Amino acid sequence: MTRVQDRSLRIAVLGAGVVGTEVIRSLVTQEGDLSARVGSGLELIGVAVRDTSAPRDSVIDPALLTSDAGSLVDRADLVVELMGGLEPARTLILRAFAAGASVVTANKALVAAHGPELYEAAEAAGADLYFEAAVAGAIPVVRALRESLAGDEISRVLGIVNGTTNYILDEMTTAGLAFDVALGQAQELGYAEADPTADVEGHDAAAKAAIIASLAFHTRIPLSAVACEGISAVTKEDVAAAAESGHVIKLLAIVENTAGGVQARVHPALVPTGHPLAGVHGAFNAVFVESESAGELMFYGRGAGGRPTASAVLGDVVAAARHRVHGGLAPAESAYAGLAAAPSADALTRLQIRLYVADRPGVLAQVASVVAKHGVSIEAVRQSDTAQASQRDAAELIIITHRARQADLDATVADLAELDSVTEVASVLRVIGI
Ligand SMILES: NC(=O)C1=CN([C@@H]2O[C@H](COP(=O)(O)OP(=O)(O)OC[C@H]3O[C@@H](n4cnc5c(N)ncnc54)[C@H](O)[C@@H]3O)[C@@H](O)[C@H]2O)C=CC1
Ligand SMILES: N[C@@H](CC=O)C(=O)O
Ligand code: NA
Repeated sequence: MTRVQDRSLRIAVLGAGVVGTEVIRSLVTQEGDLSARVGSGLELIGVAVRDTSAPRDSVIDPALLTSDAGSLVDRADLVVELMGGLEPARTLILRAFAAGASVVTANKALVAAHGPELYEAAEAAGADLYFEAAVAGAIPVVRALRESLAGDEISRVLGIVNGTTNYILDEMTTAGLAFDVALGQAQELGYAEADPTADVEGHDAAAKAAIIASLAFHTRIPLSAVACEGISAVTKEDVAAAAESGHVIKLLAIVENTAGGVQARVHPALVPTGHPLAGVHGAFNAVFVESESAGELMFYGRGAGGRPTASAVLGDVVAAARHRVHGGLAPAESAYAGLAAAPSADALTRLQIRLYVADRPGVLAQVASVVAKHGVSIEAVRQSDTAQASQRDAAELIIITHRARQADLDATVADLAELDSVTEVASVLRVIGI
């Protein structure tokens, strides 16, 4: 790594969207403080954009704009990648390392898909790779897992790590907003990914889960090992049924070190209203860490939005810049444990199964016997007289199971759907306890 002592540190920003603009604002307006914290001048040498003539926030000096990201990278000591997407972000970051620069990125999709390659390139260059903003926005959870908890044994991490979906579910629950309206608002507020499918279908949370699991368990956990279900199937009837039983619906990321290997999954779940995660509103995120010595830790804060995310990016910029000036390196990849990824079929969970059934005697007994056949036991069952049920000339049955293997629960649901008395399996959602 080239140490910089006699001149300002040259910073290149790639991408001037929601996050990039706020990072540039801080670099410009807080230049004095940031330089003092680093112990060196910081010079923003350029901003790579797609279209240099597009209108932009006045904090961005038009003279800094370039559409030639590659040449900009070649001149930098520190590259801040805020374009998103896999390419050209990956190639530009590898080019930065090849030129000896350090890299700060907020790109969870890229880190989850190509983390090992990026770590290797950083190590070969003797440069830093930082990505605090990639997981849970402003919340310093990457640093906590990578550094603060490096001496502990983490057993489980559970959290709300996608601001957009939390915002949508919260608006559906508290304001009765329609899904699409809430999504539109999340986009307006700068929470959503460029393609919001990544948020809604759980892919963004799955990338974060893969990063969290890799850091927590010192093991490479690829994105393909994360079982992923989004919130597009969650209806207002599900929200109402959840409320009736004292729950709210949240999109959760859960990673656990089990006897069978690392379980990593993302799915919507019913959370009891008394659970701390139930009180996480809007685009806020929360991450619970359970570890051997520290016990339970909870991290809470803004998981999305330009300014909060810029805070995490700037923290990484200062850390990487300090290394340039005073020496030192970010932690390298830690994957020595090499744990296996456990099949999602073996995950232990509880389900809420919402069924429309024929309103006649004996149906409940039939349903109960199918559930019992798979070794699953029922914790609670209730009949709900909703308008949807009477429109269908059916009864709505809501079953909550005890904990069972995912595979047995899936088989139970498949068999229930086959019963003559079951007209529709309206929804299947996991349930977590207090
Ligand atoms: N918005 C948020 O709340 C958060 C975003 N992130 C991550 O930060 C990154 C940036 O996100 P946003 O600022 O929200 O996205 P954005 O879509 O607002 O900004 C990205 C910018 O990069 C530009 N860009 C894309 N490809 C380019 C290329 N080849 N050359 C030059 N410019 C290019 C786009 O034109 C756009 O202006 C993404 O990786 C995202 O996942 C992370 C945490 C929170
Ligand atoms: N789209 C993401 C942005 C932050 O990572 C989200 O909604 O959480
Ligand atoms: Na973070």
